[in-house]
Amino acid sequence: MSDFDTLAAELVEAGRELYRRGWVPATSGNFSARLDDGTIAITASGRHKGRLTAGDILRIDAEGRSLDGRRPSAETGLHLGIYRRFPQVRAVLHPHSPAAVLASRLFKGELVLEDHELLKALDGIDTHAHRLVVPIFANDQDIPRLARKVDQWIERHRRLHAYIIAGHGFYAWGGSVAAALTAVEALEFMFDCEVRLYGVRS
Ligand SMILES: CSC[C@@H](O)[C@@H](O)C(=O)COP(=O)(O)O
Ligand SMILES: [Zn+2]
Repeated sequence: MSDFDTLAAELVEAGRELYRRGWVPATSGNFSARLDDGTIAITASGRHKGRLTAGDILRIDAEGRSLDGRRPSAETGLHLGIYRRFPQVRAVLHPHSPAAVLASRLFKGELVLEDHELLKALDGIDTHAHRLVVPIFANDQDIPRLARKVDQWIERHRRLHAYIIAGHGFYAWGGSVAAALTAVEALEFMFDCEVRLYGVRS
């Protein structure tokens, strides 16, 4: 199998797993992986992400141009923004998960995750004592404008592990599709804990 075929198969499988967990309902979500040559395998727009086939993954260049004429995810610009900033990132996943959406209803501007052992599931974090700031951006149908906001946040803070889009979902990534899946699972767990804690306290 070529690199592309291998990564396409991993993205298809990721979609099944995320759908099984209830995190990409009703055609929501999008996934991508970067190849060695800098091109990107990404989900086609509008597909049901729990029922993808290899034919639903297409190839784009680093500027987001489709290399086979098909239409990539409407949110391609958000994937490209992460690849541009972080050379070590090889996969970006975007679930529409309940805890991320609920967290964005309860917390404004950012969600701080600290004293969670699962922080260590994220690339580059090796202690529960890490203080992870997950920014929460307002939802926006103008993806280039939203991508600019994310980029400005990275410019200001110099690092970013994930971000939430209010009322929408979140973006997470990693050095492989497997690492990005682990990040999604860990983050959703921590978002869920914070949402429940908020409920207990109020
Ligand atoms: C079901 S609407 C969800 C979309 O608007 C979008 O947010 C999304 O995640 C999927 O868009 P897509 O173009 O299929 O990648
Ligand atoms: Zn989305």
